[in-house]
Amino acid sequence: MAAPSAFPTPLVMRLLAASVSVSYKAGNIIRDILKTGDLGIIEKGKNDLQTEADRAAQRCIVATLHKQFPKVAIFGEESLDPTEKIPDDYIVKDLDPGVLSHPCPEGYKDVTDDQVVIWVDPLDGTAEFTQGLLDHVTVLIGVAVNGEARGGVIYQPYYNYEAGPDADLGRCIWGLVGLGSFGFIPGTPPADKNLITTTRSHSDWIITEAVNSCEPTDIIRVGGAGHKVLLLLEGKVHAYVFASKGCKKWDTCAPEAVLHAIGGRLTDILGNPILYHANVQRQNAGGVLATLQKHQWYVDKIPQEIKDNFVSDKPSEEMLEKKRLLASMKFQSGDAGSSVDPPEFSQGDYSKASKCSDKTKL
Ligand SMILES: Nc1ncnc2c1ncn2[C@@H]1O[C@H](COP(=O)(O)O)[C@@H](OP(=O)(O)O)[C@H]1O
Ligand SMILES: [Mg+2]
Ligand SMILES: [Mg+2]
Ligand SMILES: [Mg+2]
Repeated sequence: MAAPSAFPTPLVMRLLAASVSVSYKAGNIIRDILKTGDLGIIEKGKNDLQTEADRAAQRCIVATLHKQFPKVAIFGEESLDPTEKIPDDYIVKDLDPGVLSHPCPEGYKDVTDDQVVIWVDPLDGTAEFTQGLLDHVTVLIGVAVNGEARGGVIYQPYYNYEAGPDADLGRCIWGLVGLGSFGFIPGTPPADKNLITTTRSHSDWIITEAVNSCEPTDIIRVGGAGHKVLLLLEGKVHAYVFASKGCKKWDTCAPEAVLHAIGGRLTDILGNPILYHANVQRQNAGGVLATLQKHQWYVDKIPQEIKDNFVSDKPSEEMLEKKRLLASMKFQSGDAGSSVDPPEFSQGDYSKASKCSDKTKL
């Protein structure tokens, strides 16, 4: 037996390794349920469906991560009965060796349980799943550190499904800001076009107005926040524009981290960061805007009359305290030019941030 390492694997790397491993299992569960032909569809609200695949995949992911990381806060999209018996084989014990083969970036080595929140979307693109648009479906597991999206897993259970009945299905994409993103081939979108992706099943006139104001040459309407960010990662679109409060933290945490890890950005449509601390509002009430390049150009293109309908996330007291502390250190050192804002304040201006109101039930 190998001697135990003097340097235990940091929490963030173990969390990502466990998330990658459990995403494969969640993908198997989703495929098995579709094969039964009985999706057990429930209507949670207007244009908002849940299937047995959403429920079962969440049970598997949340039970696994809770078992391995009992002190870490985990929020899943679906409201489920916490006393329900979870099948033993839903608890995945593996830590993906591919993730563990990477060195942990310096900034994450001392991260503790209380600094982390996991956001789980067990099946993103449910509407499209029920309509047979299977490649729109992803499993999303996001790792937020100090309120920022840092690590993410996007598992696409039906990747390759058009290759025929014997095709090997599924792929796992994961990333960590500061380390990089893995599991796909990055692409660059055509320079002579402006391809914009947005919702296909939750559209309204404001969403369409916002897209049109960004001067698209083509509009690609597909399902799932995860799937739309995959289009960005692979260079199939230039921007994902969603001027709606419909997406939640579990829709954007993992995709944001994977995109950010290769230099892209995902913010609200005001250009302010989306926050992921435990008591943040669940809704992305500022909408969603994601790009690989020219982020500010898209922010500027969206008219103020549209922006006025949206509100950015409010930072937590801890974030504000950290900012105050840094500001006072800057003042005491007398060197106004050398201090760098902490990462959670690096992407936007919080002076316009709205009051936090959490009306969304978990
Ligand atoms: N108006 C709305 N009401 C409820 N959910 C919405 C919504 N708009 C977007 N969403 C959710 O945001 C995700 C991406 O939406 P879209 O595919 O329309 O771009 C989907 O996640 P889920 O499929 O996990 O529920 C979808 O349900
Ligand atoms: Mg979703
Ligand atoms: Mg979902
Ligand atoms: Mg849903």
